[in-house]
Amino acid sequence: MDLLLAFSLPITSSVQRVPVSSLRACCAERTGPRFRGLYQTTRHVAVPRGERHAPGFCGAPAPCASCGLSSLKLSSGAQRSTREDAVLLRVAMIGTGYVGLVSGACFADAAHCCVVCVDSNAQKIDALKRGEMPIFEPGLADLVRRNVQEGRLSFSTDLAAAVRDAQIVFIAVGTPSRRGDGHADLSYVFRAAEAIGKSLRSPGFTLIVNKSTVPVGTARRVRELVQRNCAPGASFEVVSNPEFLRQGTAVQDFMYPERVVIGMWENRFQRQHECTAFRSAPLHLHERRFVADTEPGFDTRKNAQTLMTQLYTPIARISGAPVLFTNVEEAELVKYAANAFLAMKLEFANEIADLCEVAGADISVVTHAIGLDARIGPDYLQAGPGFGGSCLPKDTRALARIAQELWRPCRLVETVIEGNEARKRRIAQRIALAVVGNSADMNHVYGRCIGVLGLTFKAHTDDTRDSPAVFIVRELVELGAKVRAYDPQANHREVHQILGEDVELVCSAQEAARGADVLAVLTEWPEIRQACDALGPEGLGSLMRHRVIFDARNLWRPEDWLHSGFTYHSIGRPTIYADTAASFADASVHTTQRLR
Ligand SMILES: NC(=O)c1ccc[n+]([C@@H]2O[C@H](COP(=O)([O-])OP(=O)(O)OC[C@H]3O[C@@H](n4cnc5c(N)ncnc54)[C@H](O)[C@@H]3O)[C@@H](O)[C@H]2O)c1
Ligand SMILES: O=c1ccn([C@@H]2O[C@H](COP(=O)(O)OP(=O)(O)O[C@H]3O[C@H](CO)[C@@H](O)[C@H](O)[C@H]3O)[C@@H](O)[C@H]2O)c(=O)[nH]1
Repeated sequence: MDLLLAFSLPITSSVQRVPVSSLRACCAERTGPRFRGLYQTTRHVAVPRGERHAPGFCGAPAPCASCGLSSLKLSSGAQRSTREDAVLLRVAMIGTGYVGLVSGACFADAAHCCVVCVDSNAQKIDALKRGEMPIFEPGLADLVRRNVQEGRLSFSTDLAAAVRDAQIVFIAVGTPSRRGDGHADLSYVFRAAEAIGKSLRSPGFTLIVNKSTVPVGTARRVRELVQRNCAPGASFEVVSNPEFLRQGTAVQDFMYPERVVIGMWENRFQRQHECTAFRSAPLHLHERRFVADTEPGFDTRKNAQTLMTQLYTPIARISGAPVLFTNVEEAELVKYAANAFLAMKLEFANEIADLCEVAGADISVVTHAIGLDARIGPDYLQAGPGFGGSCLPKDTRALARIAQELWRPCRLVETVIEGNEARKRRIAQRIALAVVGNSADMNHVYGRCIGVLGLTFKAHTDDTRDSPAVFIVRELVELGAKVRAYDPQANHREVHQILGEDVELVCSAQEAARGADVLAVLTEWPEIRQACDALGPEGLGSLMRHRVIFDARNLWRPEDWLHSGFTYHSIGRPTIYADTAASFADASVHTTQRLR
C-alpha cells in the first residue's frame, strides 16, 4: 500500500480511483456538515488498492478512531518507510504566527513536506522547540507534536539557512494597519523579502510564495526587492497565495479549504488572447497558461506552477477544493474582496438588528429567514457587538485606502468601516445605560462595577487584537466604571498591555459576576454560558449587586430569562425587564415558536 502515491501522484497500479459513494463513512459523524458537503461535491478519490478507506477523508488532522488512519498518520512500518524514502518538498515558512504555524504544520502533515518554521522572535521559537504552543488554536498542538516527532516539522530563527535549503519559501509575516492612514504596514513583508533575496541559493531555483494579506501590487514589489538583493546566478519566482483560514477553526479550514487561490505572473498580451477561454468555466489545476513556452520567463513560471501543484494536490484531493490559478493582482484582490464582503454582511446584519429592536422584531427570526435564500446563505449573519480580529478591520481599512489611491473609492467598504466603529461605541453606551438605568446620566457610571465575560475577538481563540470586547471595556473604563473581566483563553499580560491596570482580570465567570451592577457577555465562549447555566439565575443573582445581563452575543433566548428576576438585554431582540417580564413574554415566545 502506498499512501504517498494516493495523495501526490496520478493513479498508479498501487492506487485506485474509487467513487466517494462507496467509501467507508466511518468518520462522517465526526467531521460534521462540512464533511458531508465534501462527500456530495467530490465524486472520486484515490485510495490504496483493495481498500474502501480514503486516507485523509476520515477527518484530518486527527486519526480516525474506527479505521486508525488519517492523511497524516501512517499505520504500518511498510507505509512509514515508503514515506521516509520519498523525496519530500522542502519548505521554509517565514513568520510563525497564527498563519505561519498552522500552514507549516498542515503542509508537513498533509502534503508530505519538510517544513522549517522561521521566526525573528527567539522566545517563540524556543517555546516551540520545547513543545509549548505560543497560541491557542484547537487541534494545533497535536498536529505540531506529531509532525515534529516524525521529523517533518522544525523551528528556527535562522532565516538564511532555512531559505538556502528550501525549494519553496513562504512569507507569512504580519501586515497590521499602519498607524494613522489605514494602509497595510508592509515593512515586515519587505524586510523578509530582502532577507530572502540575500539568502537565495545560487545556482538553483527557489519559489517565493506570499501568504500574508497584502494590497494589490505588493508581489511586484517583493519581486523587485528579491531581485535587487539576490546573487547573480539565483533563479526564483514570486507567486501570491492568500490564506482564508479563520482563527478558532484554522486547522480544519486549512485542511478543507473552500478554494485555493494561486496568483501567477502572466504576460498581459498573452492574457488578452488566452484568458477568455478559461473564463467560462471554473479554473482548476493546469487549466491556465501564463506565459507562452517561447517567451523569456517560461521556465521559472513553469517551475512555480509545478511546485505549487505538487504542494497543494494532496489538500485539493482530500478536500475536493478547486485550485484556482489567477494572475497575482487577482489573487491579491480576492483576499481583500472576500474579507470586505464578509465585513459588509456582518455590518448589514448588525444594522438590521438595530432596526429590529425599535420595530419589535427578533433579529434571529429575520436572519434565519433571509439566510434560507441560497443567494444570501445562512452564515455570517449573527448580530453582535461589531466585527473584530486581526483581519476584517485592518483589511477593510487597507482596501478602502488602496481604492482611494487608485481613484476608485469603495464607498460601501468605507461605510462598513464607519458603521462598525460606531457600533462598538454604541454597544459600550448601551451597557453603560444598563448600569445607570432610568437616570440615563452617564456620570452615574463612575465607580459602578461591570462584570465582563469574554475579551477575545471571538470564541476559540486567545487573540485580543482589535477585539470589540477590548474596545468596549476601554470605553467603560473611560466612563469611570470598575471592570472585572474573565476570559477562558485571553492572555492576561497582553490584555494589561492594551488596557493598563484599570481592569481587574479574574479566573472565573463567578468572580467576574461578584458584586457586579451589570454582567456583560462580550464573547460567545461556550464555557461562559455553561458557567452561568450551572449557577442558574438564583446563583448568579446572589453574586451580583443588581440583576442585569447585557448579552452582546445572544447566548441565550430572551424567554430563558422570563420570571428570573433579571433584566436581560440582548442584540436585536426584545428586552426582558425584571419587573415587567410578563408583558414581553408573549412576543418573545411567539418569535421563538416561529423559528422552530
Ligand atoms: N490570523 C489569521 O487568521 C489570518 C488569516 C489569513 C491571513 N492572515 C494574514 O497572514 C499574515 C500573518 O498573520 P498572523 O495572524 O499569522 O500574524 P502574527 O502576528 O500572528 O505572526 C507573524 C509572525 O511573523 C514574525 N515575523 C515578522 N517579521 C519577520 C521576519 N522578517 N522574519 C521572521 N519572522 C518574522 C513575527 O515575529 C510573528 O511571529 C497577515 O498578513 C494576516 O493578515 C491572517
Ligand atoms: O456571524 C458572525 C460571524 C463573525 N462575527 C464576528 O466577526 C469577526 C471575525 O470573525 P471570523 O471571520 O470568524 O474570524 P477571523 O479569524 O478574523 O477570519 C476572517 O479573517 C481571516 C483573516 O483574513 C480570513 O482568512 C477569514 O476567512 C475571515 O473569516 C469576529 O469578531 C466575530 O465575532 C460576527 O459577529 N457574526
